[in-house]
Amino acid sequence: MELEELRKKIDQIDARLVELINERAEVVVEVGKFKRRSGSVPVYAPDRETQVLSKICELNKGPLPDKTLVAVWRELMSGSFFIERPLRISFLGPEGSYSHQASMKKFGQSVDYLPLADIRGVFDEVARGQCDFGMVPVENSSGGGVVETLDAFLETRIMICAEMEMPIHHNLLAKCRLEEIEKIYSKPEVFAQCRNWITENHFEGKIITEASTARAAELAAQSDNCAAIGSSLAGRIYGLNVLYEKIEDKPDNVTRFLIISSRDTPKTGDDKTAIVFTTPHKPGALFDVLGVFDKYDINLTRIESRPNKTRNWEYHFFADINGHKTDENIIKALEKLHDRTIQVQILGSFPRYTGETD
Ligand SMILES: C=C(O[C@@H]1C=C(C(=O)O)C=C[C@H]1O)C(=O)O
Repeated sequence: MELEELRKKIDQIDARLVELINERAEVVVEVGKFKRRSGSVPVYAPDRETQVLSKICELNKGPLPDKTLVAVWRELMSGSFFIERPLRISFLGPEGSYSHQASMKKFGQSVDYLPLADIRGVFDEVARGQCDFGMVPVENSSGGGVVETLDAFLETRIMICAEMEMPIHHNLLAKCRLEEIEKIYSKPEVFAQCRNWITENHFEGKIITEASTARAAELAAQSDNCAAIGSSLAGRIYGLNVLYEKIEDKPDNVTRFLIISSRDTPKTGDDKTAIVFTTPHKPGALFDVLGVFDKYDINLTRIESRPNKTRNWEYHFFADINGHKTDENIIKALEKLHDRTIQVQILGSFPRYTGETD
């Protein structure tokens, strides 16, 4: 077939696609009306999102890869938010941070974004209702837990409604040449993830910690002999050159993010529940708690401790368990935990991230 004819065919299909997409949007308008009437279903429904994306991947027979269709449907869903009610998402800024990248990946182009100066601010704006959702990093595959996020959960009543993972590639960004660098700005977690590269290049004495990688890039852009470690997006936004790409120690460096909100998510059948508990200061206290998970056949995917800031050498334990808080074995286990801990709190149930709908 001649090129002209092939393109005509594409034009005809596009016209049908536009019609179909808007037919879908008309139904979303009705969903929006329903949600406003009921008042109990959130505009962003992570359980339904998982269902929609899984179905799209199941239906896809190619030749397009699943990731292309997922990207298209993520933007369609971003448009759905716009139709139902414009959403506002806060993240650890400034613009160009990894949290910004993660937010765009999750919520797309049709929502409002609010960059904030620290992680605690993201929690506070969601708690005050100024933002519908917040995107916060919670752990990195090599750097471990993000303490600001864990501590903020102890000090606010915010829930987790979804989780996601994003590969993180760090770049050395600067206006100057490598030999001219006198200071390198970045976040403590990022320096930890690039430790080998920093040591090999003798930069240990030159590192300065900042609240975010984007703030680091902003500072490097204001100086003739300072560099930053951050995303290539930050480099583009602040006009810095990429002197070195992918300087992280582990090429499969991944950060897990949480989407926080005033409520969590209904059961999908493949969920996780995050809890935090405080054990009494006595031998075997943690062992007792872990025994409960074992008894009820609950898989613990993560456990991490943070100091209890009022009494020395006492700890809060953050745990992620597989299952939803409405599952019978989890209800029973949590009842038992009440007897064996000083306090236990559910931070939220949400769809388990599998990477299948990325
Ligand atoms: C349309 C809805 O609202 C949002 C948009 C969705 C979509 O466009 O498919 C899916 C889930 C929600 O995040 C819904 O809840 O069904």
